[in-house]
Amino acid sequence: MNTQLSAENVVANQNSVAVNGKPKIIEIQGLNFFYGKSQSLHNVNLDIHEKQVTAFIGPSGCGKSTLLRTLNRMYDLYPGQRAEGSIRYRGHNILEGTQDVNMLRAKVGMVFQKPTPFPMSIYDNIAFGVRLYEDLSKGEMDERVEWALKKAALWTEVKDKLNKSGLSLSGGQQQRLCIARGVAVKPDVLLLDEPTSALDPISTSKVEELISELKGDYTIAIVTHNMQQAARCSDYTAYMYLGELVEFGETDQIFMNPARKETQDYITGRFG
Ligand SMILES: Nc1ncnc2c1ncn2[C@@H]1O[C@H](COP(=O)(O)OP(=O)(O)OP(=O)(O)O)[C@@H](O)[C@H]1O
Repeated sequence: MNTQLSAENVVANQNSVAVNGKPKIIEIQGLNFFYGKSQSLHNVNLDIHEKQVTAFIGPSGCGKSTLLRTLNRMYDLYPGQRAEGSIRYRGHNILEGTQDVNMLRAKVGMVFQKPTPFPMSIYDNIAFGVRLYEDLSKGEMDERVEWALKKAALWTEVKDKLNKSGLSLSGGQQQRLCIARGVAVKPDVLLLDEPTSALDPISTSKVEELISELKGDYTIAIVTHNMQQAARCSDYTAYMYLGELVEFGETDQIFMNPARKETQDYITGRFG
């Protein structure tokens, strides 16, 4: 990425803070990412604002998921993958070796593209993660499970079958169960990696409504291939290409008045 582009991003970020007054919760600076010797992110600079939805868009292979996976160090689970630079989460650089990654993943939760319920009951799908971090009584756990399922707009559909397997639910319900599971540990940030790409249109719109509701309590970063979804759901949009951040700004500006021709070409379907 050239320096001029980075400087534009910085200006865009500063302006956006002034416009809606939401503080930065994650500050990414000079981020490079490597799969072995192959570099997949190049000098990414970007801020994520608290209790806002930030969407990552761009053609296949541009590095959206890679970037998302750096935010809770999910890549650490795989040998040979490494990040350089700085990702400050609430002021602390999470890329430092001293970072407690389990605690980080409790604070920065992730929901994947394919719904991945655990092979256990609906109730235990929620309770499992909570038990890792908190010692709740049965009554408190019941309340937490109900609370999380309500947050994920799934409670009315499952309240009479909490002991049934999570795998017995439809794809859309399974994805909302995974969102409930993510919410149940009361994270600060939720990372959603193409959360609706395996869902039908009705389930997709339910998950999109849910995203709008959840941002009252959580900061959300979402990777999506669907530009209408980014336009509908997000406050900020980052357009990436070949591992670089091409443009970042408020979603209305990115979609209605992008600063760069590459962004314009992508969002109007002339490219990608
Ligand atoms: N496990 C891996 N090992 C090696 N290279 C990888 C691995 N995962 C991703 N890459 C490479 O990193 C680059 C970015 O991939 P990434 O999955 O982040 O892109 P993406 O924008 O999320 O793509 P898509 O929209 O297709 O999911 C690509 O060139 C990809 O081939």
